[in-house]
Amino acid sequence: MIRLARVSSASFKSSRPALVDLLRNRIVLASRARALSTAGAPGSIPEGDGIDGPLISDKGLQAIEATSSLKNEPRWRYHRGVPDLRQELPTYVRDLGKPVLADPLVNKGTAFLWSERERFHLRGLLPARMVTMEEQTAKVLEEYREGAWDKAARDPNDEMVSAGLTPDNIRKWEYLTGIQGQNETLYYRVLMDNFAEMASVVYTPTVGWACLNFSRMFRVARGMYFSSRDKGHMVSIAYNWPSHEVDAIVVTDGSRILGLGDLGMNGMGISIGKLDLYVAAAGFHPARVLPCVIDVGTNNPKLRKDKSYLGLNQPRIEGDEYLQVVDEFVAAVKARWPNVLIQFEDFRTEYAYKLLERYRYDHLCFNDDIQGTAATALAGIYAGLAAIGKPYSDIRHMRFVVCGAGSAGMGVIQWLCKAMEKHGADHDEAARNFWILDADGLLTEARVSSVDKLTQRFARPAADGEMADGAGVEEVVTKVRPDVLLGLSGAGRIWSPKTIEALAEGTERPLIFPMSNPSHKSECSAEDAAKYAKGRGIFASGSPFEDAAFDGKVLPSNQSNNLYVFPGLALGAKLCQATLVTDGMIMAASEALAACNRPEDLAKGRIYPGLSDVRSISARVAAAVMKQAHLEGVATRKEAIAAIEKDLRAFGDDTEQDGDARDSEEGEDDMKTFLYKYVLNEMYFPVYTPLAYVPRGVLE
Ligand SMILES: NC(=O)C1=CN([C@@H]2O[C@H](COP(=O)(O)OP(=O)(O)OC[C@H]3O[C@@H](n4cnc5c(N)ncnc54)[C@H](O)[C@@H]3O)[C@@H](O)[C@H]2O)C=CC1
Ligand SMILES: CC(=O)C(=O)O
Ligand SMILES: [Mg+2]
Repeated sequence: MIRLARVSSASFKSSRPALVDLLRNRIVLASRARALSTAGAPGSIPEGDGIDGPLISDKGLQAIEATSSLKNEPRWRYHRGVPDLRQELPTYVRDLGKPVLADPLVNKGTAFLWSERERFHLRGLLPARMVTMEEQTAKVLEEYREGAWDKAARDPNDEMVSAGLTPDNIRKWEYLTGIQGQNETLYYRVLMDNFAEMASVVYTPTVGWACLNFSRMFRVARGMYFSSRDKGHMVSIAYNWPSHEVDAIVVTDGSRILGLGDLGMNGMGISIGKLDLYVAAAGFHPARVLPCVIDVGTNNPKLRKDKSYLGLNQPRIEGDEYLQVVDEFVAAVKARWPNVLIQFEDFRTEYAYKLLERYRYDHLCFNDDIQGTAATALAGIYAGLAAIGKPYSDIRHMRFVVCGAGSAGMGVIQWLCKAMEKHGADHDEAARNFWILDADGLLTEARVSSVDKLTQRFARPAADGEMADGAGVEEVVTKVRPDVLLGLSGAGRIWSPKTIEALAEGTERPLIFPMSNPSHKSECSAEDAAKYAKGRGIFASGSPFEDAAFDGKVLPSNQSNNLYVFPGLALGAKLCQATLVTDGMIMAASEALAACNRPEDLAKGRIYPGLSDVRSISARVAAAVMKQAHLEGVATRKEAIAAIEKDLRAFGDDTEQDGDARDSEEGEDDMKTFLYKYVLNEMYFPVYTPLAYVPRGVLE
């Protein structure tokens, strides 16, 4: 261990000017940091990393003083055994920020001290926790000797592995991530061209495993890590990001990652995964998207005990203090990138709505779990209606049993109500089409005061159809005979064979939507849905399942996941530089998505379009979103407005009408609309471009 000492003024005077500068810088920084930590930013600099004094030992100082000329010093020296005087000599670093992390000869990864992070503009570019080289070494050896990840990927006690996630998926995730770290053009090209095959690796379910193991697998830092320790500094930290141009941010606080609960800082994996889809599925430029996490601690006891966890080891901060941190984050990124679009991802329900209401009327943002999921589910219901030969307007007569009253469940329910109202149902009539179950079973007026205002409207009368408050899903389905059974509970296989049988007894073509993620949190499997609904159900799950079969007939497994909406919604909003994301734009996204289906696919029970041409889906969604943004007066980018108006003159604004799935020929025509082509043309396409050397200071 190096013994740290304050530099005496005598030794200062005796050193040469360059050296004095070097040391003075450190001292200035150290005293500034001390001043900050006593001036309203408590805890922003953790103790014990040497910041209290210049990071130089007596021996080191003597060694530097003995150096005849810094100018003539070779940049790289041989550091021999311990304790060698020369070990104390600094390695010269000629960059600041990300290039320091990208230089394997100077990078220390998570072992950078806070003082170094400050000096080299690295704050925000690494997870909050500092580790020692000994800890890093132990991790390397564990992997080297035992193949730790591979072991984890085969661990029968791992919740995802035991539920069927294969080591092969994890191997593929790791391999692709390696390519991403080296060559993003190649990575996105491969992903884009093979999206249908790879979505389950870079996204759900494998991304869930990647989040669970994010700290353990951490190698190359991507994106920005803000933490509650950065209070008072976030705007400066935002300037540590190397690009002046960021179009979109996906941010999570890690509090509810998929259906896996509080994963703290490890939630960064979901921000990265979602933005991979921005690039591959919607043509955002990879250099212009920024994954972020706001680390406010974690209440997950397993993570708090995990030595490899790289987030803050503290309970989550809550209430006003929490909201101030998120406010500061939003203000910081908006200060640096005023036009940026922010996608809120996987915030737990308690804050998801609060934050959305806080920002949605002033900032270009949306909550994917509330709004993206809602738009996706409605599109599936519309397509389901079309598949059984009914018009969209029949939605107002459909009966829904929904398991899950969190941000996702309530977002979907409200949205379906909105669609019912659009088709003529009044407000109360629409609410009566829903039977909501949460962890305590059927919600009735008996416990209306214990749920939030949004949910209260849907509480059933106290003695509803002889069902008591808290009735289970099997009983509710048996008594209600719904048309649709929807799951957004994150609770796993809660729909028993009897529940599905009861559903199928009540309706000829039930819609079965177990939308929870990842796969093992799905309320039922495709196989069980096929078997117990006797092949009559239309199935759509949040994470992908293989197609099922019944009586020799293939039953498609659709994927009802917000991946169908958020890339196109964000792209549309961004291309026309909308000032806000309005409900109208989200409704336009729903309808455009529903209209992507072709009648021949609907006839087979395929109610979401195939993902092999995902860019075409995103372009259609984006075009509809842009039109709506313009009609509502929130689009501001002149070039995009000109394209929208040209399109409106040629095709009008009735893009997707009641029950009209796209038929093949009409679909082809529609695809040739000016706006659709405009959107496609604006997308980033991963190809190798010619490269030109531009010296520093030129073109900046
Ligand atoms: N397919 C998709 O595109 C999306 C799926 N989701 C999934 O939805 C799930 C829920 O997300 P949030 O609403 O944010 O979570 P949440 O934790 O806020 O809500 C879960 C809800 O389910 C209820 N619940 C728990 N156990 C239940 C049971 N046995 N029966 C009925 N209800 C039960 C809870 O009381 C709560 O109301 C997650 O698994 C998530 O992955 C979320 C967003 C998009
Ligand atoms: C898909 C998604 O956003 C979720 O499960 O949270
Ligand atoms: Mg989500």
